[in-house]
Amino acid sequence: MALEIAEITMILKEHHLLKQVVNNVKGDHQTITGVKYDSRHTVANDLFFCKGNFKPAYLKVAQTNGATVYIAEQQFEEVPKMCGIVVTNVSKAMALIGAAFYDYPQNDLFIIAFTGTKGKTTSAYFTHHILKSISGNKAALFSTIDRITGSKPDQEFKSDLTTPESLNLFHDMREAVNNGMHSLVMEVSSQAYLRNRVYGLHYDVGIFLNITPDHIGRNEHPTFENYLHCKMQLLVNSDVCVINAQTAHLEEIYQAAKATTDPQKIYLFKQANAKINLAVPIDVVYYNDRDDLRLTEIEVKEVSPKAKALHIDGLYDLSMPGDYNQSNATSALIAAGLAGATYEQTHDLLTKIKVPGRMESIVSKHHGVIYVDYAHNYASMNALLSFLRSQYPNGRLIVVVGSPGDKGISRRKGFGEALTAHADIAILTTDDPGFEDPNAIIEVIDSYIDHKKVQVKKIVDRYSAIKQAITISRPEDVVILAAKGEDPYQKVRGVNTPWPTDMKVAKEVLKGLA
Ligand SMILES: CC(=O)N[C@H]1[C@@H](OP(=O)(O)OP(=O)(O)OC[C@H]2O[C@@H](n3ccc(=O)[nH]c3=O)[C@H](O)[C@@H]2O)O[C@H](CO)[C@@H](O)[C@@H]1O[C@H](C)C(=O)N[C@@H](C)C(=O)N[C@H](CCC(=O)O)C(=O)O
Ligand SMILES: Nc1ncnc2c1ncn2[C@@H]1O[C@H](COP(=O)(O)OP(=O)(O)OP(=O)(O)O)[C@@H](O)[C@H]1O
Repeated sequence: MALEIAEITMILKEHHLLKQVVNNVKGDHQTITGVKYDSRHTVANDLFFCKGNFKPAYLKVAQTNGATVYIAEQQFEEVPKMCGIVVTNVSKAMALIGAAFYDYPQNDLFIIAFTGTKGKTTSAYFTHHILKSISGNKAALFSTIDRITGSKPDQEFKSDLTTPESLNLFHDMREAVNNGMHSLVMEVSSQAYLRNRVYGLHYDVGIFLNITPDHIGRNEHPTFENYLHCKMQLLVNSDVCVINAQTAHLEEIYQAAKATTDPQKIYLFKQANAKINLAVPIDVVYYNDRDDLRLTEIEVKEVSPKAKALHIDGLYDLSMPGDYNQSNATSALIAAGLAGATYEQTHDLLTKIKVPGRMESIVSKHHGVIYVDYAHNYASMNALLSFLRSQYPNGRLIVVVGSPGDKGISRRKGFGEALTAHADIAILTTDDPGFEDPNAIIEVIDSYIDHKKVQVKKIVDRYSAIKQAITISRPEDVVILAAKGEDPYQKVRGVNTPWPTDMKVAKEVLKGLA
């Protein structure tokens, strides 16, 4: 893979990003053979992007390692011998040049992209499982949990971000194509749009699941309007749009889809009896008459003429309980239908699939059922607790939860409200405190809990909090270890401090109590 300066500047000019080229002593035919944004990974003949909280010292390191060209929003006098391409927006330039460098791998993949405040990972896992099964293992997955670029074990690895940096994204897409993948299921975070990680990328199918206030604050979105705007960009960049008609802000979201997509290529779905306060044409509905912890069944019905071509009508059993997972599953079935899957191929595929850290449970003899779940904002905590309350009307709901430091500040209030609505006992503890004091975060959550309804305990050490929850629970109770899912670390003052995972701790505690 290689690009000439002339090709790079042409792309940047086309997108009105180029300001000037400096120190171009080797001329327009000079070639770069690698693209990097981290000086620690640079090698000879790399093109280096100066982005984010960048320091000029990094560029010096890149130069020492052999990088010959940089792209930045300003010229750096520190490296007079390097060719500099000065642009108006470096993250946009990085996405466009990344796609070109890896020779536009997106053109060889059928890309299904999910966005939403909640349900992205679950829906992506469902869809990937279907496409993988029906294609003979030719489906890639880029999720919050892991990235799968091929069918061999070494082509599967843990993700660092929900949506990777553009250079990593196009690199991994190229790998997927080279590994023989035909389709890609990916999660697209609003942050990816805010940071231009997917700038210029188009999807075959874009799916909007839902939106509730989250990810607003320092380092994230300045306002809810900006969060919504970023999320809606997925639809603006998709050939076919799928929208959960039960989402908040449906009108704006539907209008965003219509701005660039013919309504014939927009599919809306909802639970059959759900009331929608907007006259939108519904394409697919699902019935959930059988919805409990033993069996979750949905019946999917195509209700519009265009939906009939999906061939997804029928009954499906789901492995993951919770009404929100029925909605997630319906979105996955529509996506799979758009990729060519039919009911005959898919009807028994969702009966076994599990998503790590989502609704995982252990049934204990003396201490009730213990759930580990990634619910970590108001909407997901409320959905999870209300479902579990409906399933265990006689037991107490004992919830262990904390809220992260430095981000998602609104979650603290959200947890307080969801706990007040559904929990019997809340054990407030630590979850990724970052640079904040976990005790102070606990106090904020506590200030939103109604103490007449919920008994609150504050145990800052997460291990002890889990131990306490399981120890006090009786056979009819439910213990919920919320918000960390299968995270193997706690983020403390910039360091990922190893954490055995909630599930491992729960098992260890149970063993000790036996
Ligand atoms: C706010 C944000 O998104 N920041 C991301 C961004 O940071 P940044 O560009 O400022 O990078 P930085 O780490 O400060 O360093 C600046 C630059 O210097 C480079 N560098 C650094 C050190 C060095 O020695 N040499 C060097 O060249 C770095 O590679 C980087 O290019 O680029 C980094 C990778 O280059 C990301 O790791 C980082 O994500 C941070 C860790 C993060 O927490 N992001 C979250 C908010 C996020 O993106 N979340 C969404 C999901 C949200 C959801 O659930 O919906 C996601 O998609 O994951
Ligand atoms: N459609 C949904 N609506 C509300 N809550 C949901 C929905 N789907 C899943 N959840 C809850 O949210 C948690 C996280 O689900 P999932 O990982 O699928 O979402 P996500 O969008 O990928 O989340 P994140 O952006 O935080 O990584 C689950 O453990 C569950 O409690």
